[in-house]
Amino acid sequence: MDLQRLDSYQGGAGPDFHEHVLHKTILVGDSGVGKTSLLVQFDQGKFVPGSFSATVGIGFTVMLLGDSGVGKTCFLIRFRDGAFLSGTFIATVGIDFRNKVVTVDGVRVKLQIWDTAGQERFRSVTHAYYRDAQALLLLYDITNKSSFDNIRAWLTEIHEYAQRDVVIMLLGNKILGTRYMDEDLRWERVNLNYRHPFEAGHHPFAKRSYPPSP
Ligand SMILES: Nc1nc2c(ncn2[C@@H]2O[C@H](COP(=O)(O)OP(=O)(O)OP(=O)(O)O)[C@@H](O)[C@H]2O)c(=O)[nH]1
Repeated sequence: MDLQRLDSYQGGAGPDFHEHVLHKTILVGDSGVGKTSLLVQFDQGKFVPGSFSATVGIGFTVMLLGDSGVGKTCFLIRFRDGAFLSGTFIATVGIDFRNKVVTVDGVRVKLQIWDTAGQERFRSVTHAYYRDAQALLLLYDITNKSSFDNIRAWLTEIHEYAQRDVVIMLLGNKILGTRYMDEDLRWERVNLNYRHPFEAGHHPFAKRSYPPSP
């Protein structure tokens, strides 16, 4: 089967972006007919032969949010493929998604992870997806104060568009990016961030960065 990718669907923000490419498509059919293979072919542009593994039944949708450039796409690639996406920064267009199966307490769980564009101009598109998410990872860049200051605005949007019981995790990214900073300034900034109410226990909090220290 010949599948045409929509170039504007993934990466490379440009004037050709149209909201109509963001419609949802659901693959249905008997187990083994080739739904997953079709999706992989669409995503990677090639047929991946190999052992058939039935798609897991339990699934959750997780959404990555935060200002443009805080590292959402890099975080996702790292989580899914274990690789750090270095080099030129290509802003996400609208929304993109990837799947990952994880095992929790012996149960295989499929995570569908939505990577959203941080740029303001895509907000009206991404808002439509908030309600489907069971968990939100809200990222900021620990080397960029405004990305942290904007967390309040992100929370306002979350409260407006997401489910009431959605799980929110605040995640300070690029810890290693602070290497060039003076040590005192660096820790002052980290402590400043830790005094945010998130730390009071209302929400889980995590720090994350890569690549690993040399
Ligand atoms: N030093 C350092 N750089 C990082 C890290 N994560 C991402 N970057 C860099 O930050 C830039 C932006 O990363 P992206 O993952 O594309 O940012 P994004 O949040 O997805 O941006 P949008 O798609 O516009 O919302 C890239 O140049 C990355 O290489 C990190 O943990 N440490």
